[in-house]
Amino acid sequence: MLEEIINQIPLSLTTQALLLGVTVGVVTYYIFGKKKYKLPPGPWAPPLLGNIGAIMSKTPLYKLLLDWRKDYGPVITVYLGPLRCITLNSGDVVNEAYVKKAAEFAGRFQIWSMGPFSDDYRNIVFSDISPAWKYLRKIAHQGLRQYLSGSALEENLFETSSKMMQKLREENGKPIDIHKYINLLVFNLLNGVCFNKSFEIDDELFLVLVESLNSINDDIGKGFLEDIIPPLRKYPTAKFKKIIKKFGVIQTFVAEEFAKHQELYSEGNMKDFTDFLIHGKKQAALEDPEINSIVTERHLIQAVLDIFGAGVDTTRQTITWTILLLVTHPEIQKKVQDELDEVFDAGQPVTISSRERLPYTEAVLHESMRICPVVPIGLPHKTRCDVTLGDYEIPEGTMVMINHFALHHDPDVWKDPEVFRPERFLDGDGKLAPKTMSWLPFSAGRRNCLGETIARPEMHLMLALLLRNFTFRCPEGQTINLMPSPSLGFAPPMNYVVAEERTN
Ligand code: HEM
Repeated sequence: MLEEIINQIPLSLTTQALLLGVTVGVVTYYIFGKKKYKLPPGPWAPPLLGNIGAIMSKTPLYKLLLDWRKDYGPVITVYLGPLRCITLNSGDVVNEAYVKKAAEFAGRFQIWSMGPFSDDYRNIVFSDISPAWKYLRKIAHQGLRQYLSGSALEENLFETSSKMMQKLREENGKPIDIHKYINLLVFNLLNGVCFNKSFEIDDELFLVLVESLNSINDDIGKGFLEDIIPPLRKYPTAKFKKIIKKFGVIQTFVAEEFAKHQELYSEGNMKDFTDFLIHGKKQAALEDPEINSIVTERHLIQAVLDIFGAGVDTTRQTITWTILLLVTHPEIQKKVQDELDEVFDAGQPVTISSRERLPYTEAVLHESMRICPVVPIGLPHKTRCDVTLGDYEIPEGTMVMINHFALHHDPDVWKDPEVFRPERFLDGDGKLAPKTMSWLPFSAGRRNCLGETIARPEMHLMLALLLRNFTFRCPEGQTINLMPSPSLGFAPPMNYVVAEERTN
């Protein structure tokens, strides 16, 4: 039949033979040669456009997926334009993929738009598995432990929080924009860790940096058309250009601080995380020529930017959500304060070593992160080889993402998932119950959050400090809005609250 059709076309015999050969070859490849995968199911997606219509609808993707789970099960394939993405929507499937098959699922899918934000993927967050990533992750972890845990965390936080609390006291019970104060606290804490310095609340540079971070995170959260329509990369959208400009402000700030640190570096007087990275590079120059040649100063600057990019927004949004949830649940706020008052004597400062004696305070943070996961959909992983997941087959190079929101709102695991109930994290003795895979705000496996072991005590101490000194309530005649800002993220909306000083 194919031969007959080709014979109708007036071509030379050689061309006809060639055409016949190529056509038969292509058809044979598609029928027998191209490997067929048993992919996870998902909603119908037209070629190229994929599920972009549904994704751009009013309902956020993390909620759509939770709904689609009823039809397709916990592993769902969606198409972000032409990009195939496997989403994981239950603790069990995340456990199989990211924990049991950690090596296979640990790649980072490098989204095009993230290249300019990471000096071509030279950072930790967007780098694929590589010797430079491995080194940066190790040294950044050591540096964070040195400057943001134990007594270093306490010292740093007491210094930054005293500024912030003084400002709160000056407001004297007036309604305040709570975001502004939490920003000051978290930004200054990480600024102290990275550069051993802190800002005043009305410092011009601080305001510009916070405004830039806000607008970058908001727009990155909404995604970029350039990622799904490749021709746009040559002629980027105004939104993309605007964000690159904002990012330039933060990059310049970090690069200038880094240069100052290099100039003033002294081995006997290492003051912060940046000194620690510079020291590591000097050690590598002496002891490990291979790492020294792979890891450049550009990588180190990106590692510092990672701390601001991955550490500031996540922490400040989690603390803000927790305060808002406590304002709307004053009886739970009172229980936290009672626990704090029982553990600490009058006038005694809160300490990180008392964390284990404050299980209810910890449970409140867990419940806040469960109900309001500030990373509702995780960063994209990439399969490093063909791999199975349950009965499904996933090709090498496929994008894979956790839907943290679906895990945290799984009705099979959590009774009344929409209800704020910290007790669900406590056992019969009032102690913190063992962790479940359905509570996973920091992800799991080889790419889990580098800052988890730092962020959890950090946020615990911040919350304890705030609630020991203040009671937060809703301003008279107003209500608290708990609808997350509309983006792919889960940012707390703008709210005013009153901070009343406690006497203890
Ligand atoms: C509430 C606080 C935080 C939450 C909920 C959070 C959540 C996450 C999540 C979901 C990921 C993606 C993991 C994956 O790809 O599977 C991640 C990655 C990461 N986080 Fe966090 N994070 C928090 C705080 C921090 C802090 C304070 C730091 C540093 C100071 C930090 C540094 C990082 C880095 C560097 C990565 C990339 C790890 C890699 O790709 O190897 N995070 N985080």
